[in-house]
Order: sequence, then C-alpha cells, then structure tokens
Amino acid sequence: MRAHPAGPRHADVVPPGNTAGPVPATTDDLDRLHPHVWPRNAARAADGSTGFAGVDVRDLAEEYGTPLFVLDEDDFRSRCADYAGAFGDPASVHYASKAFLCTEVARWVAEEGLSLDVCSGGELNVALRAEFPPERITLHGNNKSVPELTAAVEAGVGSVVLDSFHEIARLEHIARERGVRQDVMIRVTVGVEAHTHEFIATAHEDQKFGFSLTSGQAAEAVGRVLKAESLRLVGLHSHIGSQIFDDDGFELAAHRVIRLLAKMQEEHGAEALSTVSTVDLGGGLGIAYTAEDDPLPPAELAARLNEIVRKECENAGLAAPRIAVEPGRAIAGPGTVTVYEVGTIKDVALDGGLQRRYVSVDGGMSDNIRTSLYDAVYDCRLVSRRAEARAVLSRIVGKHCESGDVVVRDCWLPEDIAPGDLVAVAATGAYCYVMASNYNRLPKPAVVAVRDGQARLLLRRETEDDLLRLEV
Ligand SMILES: Cc1ncc(COP(=O)(O)O)c(C=O)c1O
Ligand SMILES: N[C@@H](CCCC[NH3+])C(=O)O
Repeated sequence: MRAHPAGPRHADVVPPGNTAGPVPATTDDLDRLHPHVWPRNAARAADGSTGFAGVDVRDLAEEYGTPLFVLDEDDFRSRCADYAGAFGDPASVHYASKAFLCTEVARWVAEEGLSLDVCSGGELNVALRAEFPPERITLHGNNKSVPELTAAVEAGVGSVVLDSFHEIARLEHIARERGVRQDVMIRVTVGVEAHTHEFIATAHEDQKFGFSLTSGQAAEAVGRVLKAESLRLVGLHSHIGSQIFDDDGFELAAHRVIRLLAKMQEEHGAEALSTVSTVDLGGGLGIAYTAEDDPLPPAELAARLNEIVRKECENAGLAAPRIAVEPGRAIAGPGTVTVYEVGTIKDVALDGGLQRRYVSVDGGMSDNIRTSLYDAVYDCRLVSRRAEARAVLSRIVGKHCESGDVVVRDCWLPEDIAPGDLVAVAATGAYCYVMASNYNRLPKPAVVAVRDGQARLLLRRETEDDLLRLEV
C-alpha cells in the first residue's frame, strides 16, 4: 500500500458541511472503488487505470467518446437474480423500467425471468419491441391516455394498475369494446411518510398517485372494479417512494393493504375477492451512492415482508397472497457509471480563507439532473490513472449555462487533476439517462454495455443531425 498522505493541502481551507465524507487518508483511499458503490466488475488495473468488466475505461472513452454511460451487464443481471432468488418466483419481481430502459435491457430482464413495469406508451413500446412476454408486463401511471390503455389491452399486458376513478371507467370501456376481461390492480395510497426526499415520496395523502385509504376512496375503487364486468381484480398495489433504507415503511404499507383486503372480504364476501392473489408493495429500495449508505439486502427485505404479510393474513383469517415488488433503482442503479473528460479547472477563494475547486466536465445536468433536483450525493473518482497527489475537495460541474449545473457537489480528487483526465461518477444507472435532456442542445451520451472484456453499444450517442430532426 502506498502510504503517501492524501489530506488536503490545508485542511483549514475546506468549506464546512461538505458531503464528500472524511478526507482520504492515503492515495490508495483516494483511488478506492468502494464495492457497495461501484459496479460489481469495476477494478483498478496495475497501472492505476480502471477497468469495467475487464474493459479499460480509456479504450471506452476513445471508442465511444464522453460523456459515456458504461453499464456492467453482469452486475445488472446479478441484481435481477438476487431479487428473483430472494422473492422465490422471478415473475413476482417487476423491474421498474422507468429507472432505465432500452430494447436490449428489456431482453435481459425477460431472460432473467422477471416481470416488467412500464408507465407510458413509450416504455410499453420498447418492451414490445424487445418481445417481452406481454403477460409479464404491468402498466402504471396516474394519467394513462386512452391510446396507452388501448395499446396495453391490445398487447395483452398482464395487468393494469388503476390509479383513478376516471381510469376505471375508461379501461372498462376499452376492454368491453374489445371483448377482453383485463386483469387489474388498485393502487392504494397507504398514508405512509417514507423517509426520503419529499419529491420522491409517494404514499402520503397529499399527492397525485393512487386511491387514498383514509378517505375511503380505495374501498370505493374496489367496489367499482368488482362491478365492472370487463375488469378482474387481481391485486392491491402500494408504492411508498424511492431511495428508502429502512423497512418500517414497507411493513406499515403491507399491514394497511392487508387490512384493506380483509375489510373488503368482509364487505363483499370471499367469493368476490377470490381472484385477488397479489399484494404488490412497489419499489423504492435504496442503493449506496456513497460508502456511508447501507442498503437493505433483497433477501432480508423479502424475509421481513413475507413474515409481515403472513402474520397479517393469519390475524385477518386470509390466505396469504403472493408478494410482488417493483425495484428499479436497486437493479439498474449500481451497475452503471458515467465517464466524463475533465475540461477546465478553477480554484475559487471563498470568505474566511476557504477555497473551492470547480472541475468542469463535458456533460452536466443534461445527463444527470438528480443533483440539482434532489440534492443527490455521488461518488466520483479519477479513473484514467492512479492518483499521485494529495486530495483536494472538488465540485464536479457541467458545461451548461446554469450555475446550478452541478453533477457532484463535493468529492475528493487529486490535486494534480488536469484537462484530459477521465473521471467517473458511480451509481448513475437509474434515473440519469432516462431523465436526460438536450439543454443547450447537448446530444444525449451513448450507453455501452461491458461484459467479459467486451464492450457493446446499447444506445448510440445523439448526433447534431438528431438534434435537428424535429425542425420543420
Ligand atoms: C409505482 C412504482 N413502482 C416502482 C418504482 C421504482 O422505484 P425505485 O426505482 O425506487 O425502486 C416507482 C418509482 O418510484 C414507482 O412509482
Ligand atoms: N426519479 C427519481 C425517483 C422517482 C422514481 C419514480 N417514481 C430519482 O431519480 O430518484
């Protein structure tokens, strides 16, 4: 181990409240790719450069350009397998495709035996292009259009998660016209305050999703669906939010959904509810964006949920339903990194003798809006060579005309970072590419999959011509 000190040039110049964690004690620490945060097949090579599934990051940058999303295929597939194993039946794990989707990834999900959640006609279209088995597709959304509902029914999707009274009537009409009995679930807003950013919590009462439990709307929705001859109620659904670390919220949600099921059985009779075989507890499992984050292992979560559902059902005298879950971030997030090239570097003197270093890269808020939107925290490392100098607290910023264009608010980088160096931001597989924009007319980056020493393009980089394609 190299014992070279990596502390800041002057510890007293570091601005307070930084989110980069403690000063790396050595240059080895500055180089370390924490295994919870970085893709399962990321590793430093002997010369200090970084390989992703055995492919040198410098070769990837040269061949595909930067910014570049690099997706470790085995990491993605192994997380599908982890969830499938934890919950017993792969089909009861629905990959939430909003986190990241392209045709090839939909094929991987199908091959791993999982189900797939889509929440728009566009996502459905990609799934069907990948020939994803329609009976394993679920359609979500609080405002699905008539064409979206129609496309789903005609494709033969496994279920539609109903989100409003308007939609019950709309879907009933569409299914009846086509002579189909469509399987549906009801999205119940269970009134749980998930401990996460307020913009990504979804089960408190005052928001747009689902039928609320306390107002009686959820019970009313069950009644209406049971009367709709072209709909068949197969499950109750709850999703409490995203990037959640403790299981209390899931437990409470499970408890409330089962109570509703029991109440509905009392009201409508066991026969009427005999088709309700699933309790879907949604997604939301947090991932490690930094070494301090401590996500719940899928097997632990599955065991806890099974136990609570079993106990609740026993108390209510119900047969235990199948538990379904919808992880998006937990499957797609950790296996992808974004590689950027450093362009410019600027040191700023702050009040009180403090200093901040701005490292500008060739992407920004157009390929990762999460930092500006949710104050997201990320780990960023120099990946094209070994760190040889002391650590300097740095801020990774993009190239957009916006001072809030921050990719990583605080991270430690070696003092000698220079234009042309490659840096990578970890855990960008979920909600980065899919939320990308063309702000300042920047083309969307390419997405490349790596596996067994080989790289394969999944989505090509947008071109200047692509950016002109909508001009009339
Ligand atoms: C209904 C539903 N299911 C699943 C997910 C996936 O969430 P996550 O990516 O946090 O697992 C979301 C997004 O929050 C969602 O709205
Ligand atoms: N897009 C959000 C989460 C919302 C998930 C979809 N309901 C994120 O990046 O964290």
